[in-house]
Amino acid sequence: MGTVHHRIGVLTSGGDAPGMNAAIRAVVRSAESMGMECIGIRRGWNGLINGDIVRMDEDSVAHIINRGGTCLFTARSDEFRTKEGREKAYLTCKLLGIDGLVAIGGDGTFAGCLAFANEHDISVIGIPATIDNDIGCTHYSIGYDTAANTALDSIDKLRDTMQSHERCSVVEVMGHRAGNLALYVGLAAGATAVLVPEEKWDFEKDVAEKIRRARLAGRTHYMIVVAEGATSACQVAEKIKKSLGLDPRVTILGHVQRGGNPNARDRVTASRMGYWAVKCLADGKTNRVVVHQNGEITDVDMVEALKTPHQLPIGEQEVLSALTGAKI
Ligand SMILES: Nc1ncnc2c1ncn2[C@@H]1O[C@H](COP(=O)(O)OP(=O)(O)O)[C@@H](O)[C@H]1O
Ligand SMILES: O=P(O)(O)OC[C@H]1O[C@](O)(COP(=O)(O)O)[C@@H](O)[C@@H]1O
Ligand SMILES: [Mg+2]
Repeated sequence: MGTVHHRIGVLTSGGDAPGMNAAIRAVVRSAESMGMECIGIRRGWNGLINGDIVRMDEDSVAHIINRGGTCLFTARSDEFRTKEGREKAYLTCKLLGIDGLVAIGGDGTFAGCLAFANEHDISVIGIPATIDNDIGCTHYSIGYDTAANTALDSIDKLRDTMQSHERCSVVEVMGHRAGNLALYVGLAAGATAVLVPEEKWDFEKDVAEKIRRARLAGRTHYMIVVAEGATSACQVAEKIKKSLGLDPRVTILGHVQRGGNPNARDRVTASRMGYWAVKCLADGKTNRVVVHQNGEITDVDMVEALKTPHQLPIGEQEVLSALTGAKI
């Protein structure tokens, strides 16, 4: 049996994602129900370094389950990457009597957890939240479904006007290193072609020929979905213009994809993961990441979790390539 925790901290770090508030709420309320006090740490790891904290209780997390963003703010902290920064952060924990932490964020946030727990006497549990859904150890990260639906809603609107004008649209969705969102949204939108950062692509084969096939099959409007890390949407549009003589319009969806009220899936996943994270601490566990695997919430070793490579879902890829490359 590990440490019995009386006071734990909760923070959000890295890019925000819809559902982070629901996860904070679940952590705070689960902690109370398990006899622990929960302190909110604001502005990610910087908050731990600077003692930027807020006391939280059942009431302070009322009316946030439905809200996008994070009430604790989020940040990226270069100082926490240094041993000195983490020493300062530990002094805050000592001062406040915090001996367990729940960190809500992506793989970078978990790497921060590990570095901290390897150097100091503190238990750490990670909750995956990123609209990129690029954390290898979990099938699902909080925020993905809401972001995908936000992007899809915009693409549907674009399709209306592209259809009226018989145009080609090149739309850029988020994902600097991961194409999961682009692939998923592209499949749902019935895209003509999708470009992702994980795979080499060839303009002729992966864009031009797909537009030609769509035209030959009777289509007069085309939707090209590009993940931001794959290439620049403007460059793709330029090439389409030069090579096919079309006059494409470019739309960069950007940070709107990270905002908005979390949908039911994200609220429920966040609530389940928040509860599970506190249960891990109550059970004396440390260095664990809460994950969603085959429909179940469980936890895995953080070192192993960080070693698990991120992969594009093969099934979605296969279907997309069948549907966009179909013979006319
Ligand atoms: N190897 C590391 N050691 C210590 N802290 C880290 C490490 N990697 C990331 N972090 C901390 O975690 C923060 C969030 O990581 P980042 O990669 O920006 O976002 P995400 O958690 O969404 O992947 C970083 O700004 C940094 O403070
Ligand atoms: O907030 P910033 O710095 O503009 O970051 C943009 C990046 O954050 C994301 O939205 C999420 O990435 P992380 O989860 O790794 O933070 C990416 O899709 C995007 O490329
Ligand atoms: Mg990341």
